[in-house]
Amino acid sequence: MAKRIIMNAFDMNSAMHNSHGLWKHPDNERHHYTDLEYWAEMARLLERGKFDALFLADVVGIYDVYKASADPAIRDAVQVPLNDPALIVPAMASVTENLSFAVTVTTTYEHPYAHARRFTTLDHLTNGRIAWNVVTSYLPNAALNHGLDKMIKHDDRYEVADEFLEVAYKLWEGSWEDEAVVRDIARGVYAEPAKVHRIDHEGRFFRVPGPHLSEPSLQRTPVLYQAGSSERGRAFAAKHAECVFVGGNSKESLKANIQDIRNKAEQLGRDPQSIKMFTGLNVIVGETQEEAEAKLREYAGMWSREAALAQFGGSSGYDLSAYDPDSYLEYRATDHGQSRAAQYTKQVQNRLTVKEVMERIGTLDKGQGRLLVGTSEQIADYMQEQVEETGLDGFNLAHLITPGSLREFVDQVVPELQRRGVYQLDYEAGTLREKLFGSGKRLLPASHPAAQYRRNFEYTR
Ligand SMILES: Cc1cc2nc3c(=O)[nH]c(=O)nc-3n(C[C@H](O)[C@H](O)[C@H](O)COP(=O)(O)O)c2cc1C
Repeated sequence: MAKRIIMNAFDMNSAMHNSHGLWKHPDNERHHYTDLEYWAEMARLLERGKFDALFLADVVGIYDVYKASADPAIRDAVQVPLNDPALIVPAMASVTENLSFAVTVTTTYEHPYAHARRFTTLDHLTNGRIAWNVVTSYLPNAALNHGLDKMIKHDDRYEVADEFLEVAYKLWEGSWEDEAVVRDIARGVYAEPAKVHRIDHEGRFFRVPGPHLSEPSLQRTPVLYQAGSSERGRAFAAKHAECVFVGGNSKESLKANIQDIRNKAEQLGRDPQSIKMFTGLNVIVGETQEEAEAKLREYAGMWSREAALAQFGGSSGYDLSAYDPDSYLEYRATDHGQSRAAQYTKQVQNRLTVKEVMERIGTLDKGQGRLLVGTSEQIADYMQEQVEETGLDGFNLAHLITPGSLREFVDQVVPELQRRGVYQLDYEAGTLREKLFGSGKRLLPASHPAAQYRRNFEYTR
C-alpha cells in the first residue's frame, strides 16, 4: 500500500471549538457536549470511519484579549463553556475497540505527579489507546486563575515543560517494574516493595520523591503529541514529540517545517522517521462542486467575525480592535503563542494591513487555513498530493458542522481514500503506539529521552 494517511478528528469538550459562529446552524449538535451519549456517538462514528484518534484540545482560561474583554468569547461560545477533556474518554473507550484519544494537558498549570497518575489510569482503561498533547498555554487569565501573579514568559514555559516531562518520564518509565505486582496469596504479597522505586526528583520547578501511584500501563508513557511552532516550541517537539502538528501556508513551507523538526530530532540522536507529522484540514464536501460551494456560502453567512477575532486575540496576544486598520500589521513577539501572528506577518509574501488581516480572519473562505471545498475526489486528490509531496503523515480534521461534517467525511471521503489504497480498511492490532509505528512498538524507542530514566529492569509485559 502507498503511504497510509493517518487521521485525527480535531475537537474540544465544549459548545464550540474553531467553527466561529456556526453554533447557530440548525444542524449543529454540539451543544449536546454535556451528554455522555453525544460523545459515545462521536466515538462510534469515528471508529466506523477508521480514524486513528480523536484529538481533544483544551485551554484553561478565557479569550479576553480582543476588545480587552471576555464578552465576545462568551457571547459566541469561543471555547467557553468548556469541560474537562479527560473525563469523557472512558465513556468513549467503552463503546470502541480501536479508536485512540489524544488529550491536551498543560504543563504550566498541572502538576506532573497527579498528571502521571491520571494518564496511567486512562492508558489502563483504554488498553493503551492514549496520547497526551503537551501544551504550555497562552492565556494570561489562566495564570491568574491558577494563583500566579502573571503569566510565565513564553520560552520559560517550555523550560517548565521540559522538567515536567522529565518528572513524568521518571514516574512512568522508572518507578514500577513490570513484575512488581505479584498478587501472591501464599506469601501475602500484593506487590513487591523492592520492585517499586522512588524517583527522588529535585529540580528547578518540581520536587517529587515518588514512587508513582499507579502500576504500569501498556504504553507506560502515553504517545506524545505537540503543536508549538515557535523556535522554542519546535526544539521541544524535536526532543519529545512522537506526533507533531505543523503549519505552513504553502506546500513549500509545510515541507520546510517538517524537515526542520526531523533534522532537529536527528541532531538529538532520535530517528527522524519516528515522528509523525500532521497538519490541519477542514473540508466541505458535496456530490458536485456546486453543491459544496452552496454549503460554503451558507456557512460563510453564519461565520462570526467577532468570535474569530476573539480567538486570534487570545492565542496571539494581539488585540486587533486597538490597531489603526490602515497600518501594516507588524510582527512582535508576545508571551502568548508566537505562531498565530507569524501566520499573517512573517509568513506572508506581501505585507498585510490590519484591515486585511481582520478581513481574512473574519471571513470563513479567506483565511481559515486548509479549507477544501469540493467533491470527495477533489479532496482526496489534495490530501494525497500533500502527503506525497511534503513528508506529511496525516491530518487533523476540523469540522464546521458537528457531527454532520465528520459524517460526510466518513461516508464520502474515506471510501474514496480507501479505493486509492491510501487509507486503512481496518485497524492494526495493539496500542496506539503500535498502530502508528508498528507491531511490537508498544513502548517508546530507546533513542527517546524518556528511555534514560528506565532502571535496569527488564520490560517483559
Ligand atoms: C493543531 C493544534 C492544536 C493545538 N491545540 C492546543 C490546545 O488544545 N491547547 C493549547 O493551549 N494550545 C494548543 N495549540 C497551541 C500550541 O500548542 C502552542 O501553545 C501554540 O502554538 C503556542 O506555542 P508556540 O508559540 O511555541 O507556537 C494547538 C496548536 C495547533 C497547531
